[in-house]
Amino acid sequence: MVLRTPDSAAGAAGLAAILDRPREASLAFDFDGVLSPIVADPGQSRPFPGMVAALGRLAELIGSVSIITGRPVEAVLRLGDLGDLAALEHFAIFGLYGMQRWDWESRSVVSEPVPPGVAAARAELPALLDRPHLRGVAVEDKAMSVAVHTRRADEPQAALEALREPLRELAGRHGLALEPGRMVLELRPPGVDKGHALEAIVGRHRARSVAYFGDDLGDLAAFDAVERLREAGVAGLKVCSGSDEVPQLAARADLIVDGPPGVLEFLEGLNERLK
Ligand SMILES: O=P(O)(O)OC[C@H]1O[C@H](O[C@H]2O[C@H](CO)[C@@H](O)[C@H](O)[C@H]2O)[C@H](O)[C@@H](O)[C@@H]1O
Repeated sequence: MVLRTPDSAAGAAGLAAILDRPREASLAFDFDGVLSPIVADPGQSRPFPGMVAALGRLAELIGSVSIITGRPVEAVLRLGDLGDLAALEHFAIFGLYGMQRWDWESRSVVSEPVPPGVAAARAELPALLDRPHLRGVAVEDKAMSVAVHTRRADEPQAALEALREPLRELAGRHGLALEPGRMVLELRPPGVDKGHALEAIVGRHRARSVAYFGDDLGDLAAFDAVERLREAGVAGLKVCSGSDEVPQLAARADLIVDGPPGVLEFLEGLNERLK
């Protein structure tokens, strides 16, 4: 299995540092679009075949392996059938952009309090979405945030655009932020992002190198964090899974791989070099 070289010098230095001292490295992955192929129904997401086993092998070789996701931790554990992985000390899950984390020692989910405003915003959604041109738009209730999905609407992009302003107004009225993603608009508390979660992981493990694998707009904050960490002397690698739907992320990546199959190929190459 060939391990691809990143396109940028900084990315190549990040990968070299991971290979050189794997126990001092932290690797973090987004779930949907990176570990799991994008599907129309979020309830049907499943990791790409072979991905969980590859992550498990990696978690035995690398200082820390984490999933940082916009999903609740429980959803990722269930959809990914990650029970065995979650039992590994070097594996962690940060859910809801860092508002939740899987605590390995107590084998439980630690959550921040449910943000005020979410319940009130959620209650207004049915009336706002009850329009013929929004047929097929679906709400995903994540308890601490609410995601409005347009992928199954008759015209997904048009529905996304039509909803952007009304949802921004709704979020603002309830003290929430509106965060866009792949055919989704999410109402969640301001000030939480994947970058803070990634920096916390690197700090906790005193990592000397880091790699982050993302595919969506919510992953830009994690790419920002990799760049900040580089400035602080931690070697870093930014990998984008797929380049079409979110060109803003692809433009910032050191390496673009071909969706979850490309992520798996990279991980298998890494595992082979590390064993
Ligand atoms: O941070 P992630 O793990 O990537 O989570 C981001 C959002 O992923 C899910 O939505 C996306 O994947 C769905 C299933 O493939 C797809 O139908 C949808 O269009 C995508 O936006 C998830 O449902 C959201 O809750 C996450 O925030």
